[in-house]
Amino acid sequence: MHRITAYYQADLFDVAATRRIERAAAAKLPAHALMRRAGLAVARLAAALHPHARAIWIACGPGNNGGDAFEAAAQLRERSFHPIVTFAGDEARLPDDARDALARARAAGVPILEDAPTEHDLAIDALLGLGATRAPEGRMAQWLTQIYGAGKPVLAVDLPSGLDADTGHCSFDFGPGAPGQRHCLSLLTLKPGLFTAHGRDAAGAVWFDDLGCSSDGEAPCARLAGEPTFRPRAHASHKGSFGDVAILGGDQGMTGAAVLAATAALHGGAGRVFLALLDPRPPSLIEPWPELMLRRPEQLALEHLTIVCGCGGGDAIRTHLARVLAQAPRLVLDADALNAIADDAALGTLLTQRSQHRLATVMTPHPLEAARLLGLSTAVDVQADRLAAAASLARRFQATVVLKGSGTVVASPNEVPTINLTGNARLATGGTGDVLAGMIGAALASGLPALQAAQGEVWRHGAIADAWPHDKPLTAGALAAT
Ligand SMILES: NC(=O)C1=CN([C@@H]2O[C@H](COP(=O)(O)OP(=O)(O)OC[C@H]3O[C@@H](n4cnc5c(N)ncnc54)[C@H](O)[C@@H]3O)[C@@H](O)[C@H]2O)[C@@H](O)CC1
Ligand SMILES: [K+]
Repeated sequence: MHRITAYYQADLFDVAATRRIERAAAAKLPAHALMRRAGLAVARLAAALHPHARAIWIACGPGNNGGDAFEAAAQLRERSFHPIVTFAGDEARLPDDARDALARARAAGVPILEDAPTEHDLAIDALLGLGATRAPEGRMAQWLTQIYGAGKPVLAVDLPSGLDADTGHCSFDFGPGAPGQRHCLSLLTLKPGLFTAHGRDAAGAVWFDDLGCSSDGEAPCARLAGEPTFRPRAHASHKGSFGDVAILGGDQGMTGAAVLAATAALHGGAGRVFLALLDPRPPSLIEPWPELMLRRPEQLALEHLTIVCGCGGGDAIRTHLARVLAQAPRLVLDADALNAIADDAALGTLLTQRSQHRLATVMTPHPLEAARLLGLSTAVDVQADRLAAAASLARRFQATVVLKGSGTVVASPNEVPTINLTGNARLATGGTGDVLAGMIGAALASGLPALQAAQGEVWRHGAIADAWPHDKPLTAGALAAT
């Protein structure tokens, strides 16, 4: 068993694959062995996290998720803890493994109650796991509200109950937890829903136990990207070694966005950074950065540059896009460039054709921009299945796609999508997306392929925020200059 961190690379499996892995594993083991391993893992983690917990409330549901926790209750009792089980199910309809585990809990002297305890030090949420098919209601919903709303520590078995394992979509509003308060032990496989959309908030810290079973032979539906490889710089370098980036954006009133992307590209290591503002009379925003070189948009030698296009671009970006899409060898498309492409099928075709000419493209939409590009009405439609949305965009435009948000997804045609684990809510502030676009531009300019540049810079962007001192405000400007 180990805790999953942002540094960790791992395969993620959807519900269908997890079920197949479970069947294959169970077929090779004695009856009830898997559930006993699962229950033991839950008990050990609960005991390790909360060695002094006196009242441990274990809320068990009608399926094998509840079964895992009956077994955990028996194991905790044997370790001299005093677990109390409440059961929201029908004993006569329990699956075999769970019925066996319930009998073991009873034999160990664990009280099985109808009503939630009035107080608890730790709650173990085992109401629903992979088998959740609808929103929790009635007693189940009431217990979940008590478990996640009490401000007390929670350990979720396999999944927070009601969280969709494949998508991270929630049928129950868990709200955010305090740091360190929520833990989730994922069993047998790691599931993508724990790491994107609402999964991060609902699950808190994720732990993994493979129960001694192998997932070989099953294809992952996604991966945790983990820490990117460090790119050493040769001592014999010069400014031409790291490529030229040009930022094309910054219409009237939005020049700051382009300046943020430009300073991020500069600090990201680009050899030279050109700033081509769309605003014909820009305010003197760039004085603090004498390294930036101002150009008119039409002066840019597009065919020799890495272009970061769209930050603060407004409508003015549209007139430049056809030329950029046709000529830029390496291109990051952000914000208004994406909105313009969503509105104009001809631009969409030019974008799709880039891959045939071996021109590298990274698109960095947030969920609403992704929805517009996919012809969906709202960001909610994208958030309902972020992995599918990112993969669909990558396929449609034959480009690398960075779908921003909690658990940023990076997808490329014919590649398993990755989910990034760095970053936190402090990044939800204006301009951080412009910074990311500039950082990816610098990585592309240094010669990295689109997918590697996107995965690496998404990780670094979040890692900077994670390491940011708590007593210092995190602004996009400060992020860009790091
Ligand atoms: N069988 C085994 O030996 C193992 C089981 N495992 C555990 O088993 C879980 C999957 O078990 P199940 O397939 O039984 O699924 P669940 O335990 O998630 O529950 C399925 C049951 O809940 C009902 N249900 C679904 N949504 C509901 C709702 N909103 N309100 C009320 N009832 C609802 C279903 O009708 C079904 O009876 C995993 O998440 C994991 O915790 C794993 O530990 C691996 C080993
Ligand atoms: K659960």
